[in-house]
Amino acid sequence: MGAHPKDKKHPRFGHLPLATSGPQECALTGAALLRAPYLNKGSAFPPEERKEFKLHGLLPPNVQTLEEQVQRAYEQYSSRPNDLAKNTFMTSLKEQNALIEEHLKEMFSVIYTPTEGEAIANYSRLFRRPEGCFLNIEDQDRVDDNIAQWGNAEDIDLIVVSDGEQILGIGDQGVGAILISVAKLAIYTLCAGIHPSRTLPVVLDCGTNNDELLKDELYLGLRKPRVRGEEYDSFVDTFVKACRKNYPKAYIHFEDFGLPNARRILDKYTPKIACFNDDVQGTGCVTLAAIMAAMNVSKVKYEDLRVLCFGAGTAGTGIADQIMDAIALETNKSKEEAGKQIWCVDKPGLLLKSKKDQLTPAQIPFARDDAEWEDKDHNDLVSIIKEVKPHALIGTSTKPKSFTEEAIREMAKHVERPIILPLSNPTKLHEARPDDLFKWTDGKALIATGSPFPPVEHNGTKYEVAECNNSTTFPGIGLGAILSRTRLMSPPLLVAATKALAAQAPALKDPKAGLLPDVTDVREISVKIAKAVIQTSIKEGLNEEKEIPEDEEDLEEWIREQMWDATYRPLKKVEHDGASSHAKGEQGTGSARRGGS
Ligand SMILES: NC(=O)C1=CN([C@@H]2O[C@H](COP(=O)(O)OP(=O)(O)OC[C@H]3O[C@@H](n4cnc5c(N)ncnc54)[C@H](O)[C@@H]3O)[C@@H](O)[C@H]2O)C=CC1
Ligand SMILES: CC(=O)C(=O)O
Ligand SMILES: [Mg+2]
Repeated sequence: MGAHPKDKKHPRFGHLPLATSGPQECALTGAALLRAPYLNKGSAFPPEERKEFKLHGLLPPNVQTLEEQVQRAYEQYSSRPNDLAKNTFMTSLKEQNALIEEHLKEMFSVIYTPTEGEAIANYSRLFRRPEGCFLNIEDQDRVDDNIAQWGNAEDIDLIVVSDGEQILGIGDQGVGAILISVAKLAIYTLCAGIHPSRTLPVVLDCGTNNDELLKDELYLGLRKPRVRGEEYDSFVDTFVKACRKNYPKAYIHFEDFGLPNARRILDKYTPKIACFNDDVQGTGCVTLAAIMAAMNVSKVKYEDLRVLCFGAGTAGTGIADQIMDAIALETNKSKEEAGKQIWCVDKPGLLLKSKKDQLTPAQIPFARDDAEWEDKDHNDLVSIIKEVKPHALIGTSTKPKSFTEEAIREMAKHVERPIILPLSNPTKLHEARPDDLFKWTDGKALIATGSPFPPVEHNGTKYEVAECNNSTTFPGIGLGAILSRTRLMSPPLLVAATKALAAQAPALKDPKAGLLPDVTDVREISVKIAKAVIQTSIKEGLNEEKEIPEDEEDLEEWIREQMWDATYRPLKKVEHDGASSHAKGEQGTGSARRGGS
């Protein structure tokens, strides 16, 4: 593909597979070029390119810079009356990478959680044109062809796929899930410089159990209940096989699958291919990193740490697993022993061994002996807190306001610096609000939240509230996976990523600062995470890319050189190379918010 010069020689590193500076090959002209999101510069086409690519008459005469385009776009963005309108504006605008990079902090919540949730819930009503690859369970025989049309074998590095069953905290959204794949890929590009034209967002439409969607005459997805069982498994398998066959180097990111499937699919494919489940592993890594930073402030040691996970679904058990692994690693305890330092609560209350047949496989390691809880109330959160005296309380329950004043005050009675992480998205589902948590703990709580919150003032002191969202980890992990071409995403790579993130916590230097780095620093954080992933992939013998520098500084430079930036490159005319026959040559993948307007 023209967007990606292969075998580029770099003066220092020689072969740099993914570097993207220098002229960009272009086989399109005229209106077709203006429709190609990765090549279109809109009003920024310089006079010589307007001539060479037959654009005269198709653009107003004044040539603008990217900066001027961004300024215009920002004015238009700012004039939209609310966040959902702003979100919709962004999806219809193709220079948004440069725009968002300049206003990242302000726009993050508009292009991601919470507003993206609203956009997904209204997908079929807001729909204007398709972005990404739509696969449906009734057309399994077409999956391979549908996947194949996005490029040649070398063209795709990263595929984000969702089946839409558990979108953020808003449940089953059917075909609208395409937008979570699109949004996660936009974040890969913004936060880790993954080349937008080398990514593919996918939705696996298996029907929906969302009655409102089924009744909506404008709903765009398959209008039938979710298909489960063998047919579902075969659909997922057909998809994975088509990805492997057509893009053998691509890394697959699973997003927002439902509880019955998320962990099962991850466990099935982890030993075979380079894949990742963001809700299980991304959330686990970022939450463990936040806890590590908080332990540094509160001086709690791994051997003493007690953690209570409220909501033991996909994210909750993913987090519990990461914490269990970290305790085992740091204390030389067995996993089983380490697991005893974690208590999981779900709808029926504390997970107990006697309820084993009602538990998911991921919950079983955390089920407690019933004997420990005889004569004690194991259904009510306050009573459980009273018994367990947790240092850390994590919310992934989707139950808003479930961390009540009574529960938090009870927690603060037993530990000096309660670590409290209400992670349920979107914002309205958070288990508690940071201002309340500070009030109820007299400013002692160490807090991070799933969606962004402004700083909180308490007794004249301003506290930063860190965002504990997998968006801080998955981009760097993906960048490391892609650059090393790791064959597998094995647990040591995730441990390394978590430590790299925890080492960047602002709270290590200033206890009033956030437990995790701010989104505005995430590109450099991604470099550190990617470096740790690459080094560990090499150590584990998993790297298929062999020409990787050993020296730490060189390695960081090697990573940075291969991160994509939202700048315009000169176009070089080539004869038709077949690129425009790919689906994304015409439509874009939706994450390639770069071309001009
Ligand atoms: N901050 C972050 O990075 C992330 C946040 N999340 C958020 O975590 C939440 C859960 O997501 P998933 O784990 O994917 O969903 P899930 O459906 O797999 O898990 C939710 C769990 O909470 C339980 N639950 C529901 N009501 C409860 C109650 N009243 N008391 C106790 N448990 C209750 C459910 O039975 C289920 O086991 C969502 O709001 C999601 O947005 C998920 C992934 C990442
Ligand atoms: C952040 C995320 O992945 C979720 O809420 O599902
Ligand atoms: Mg998710």
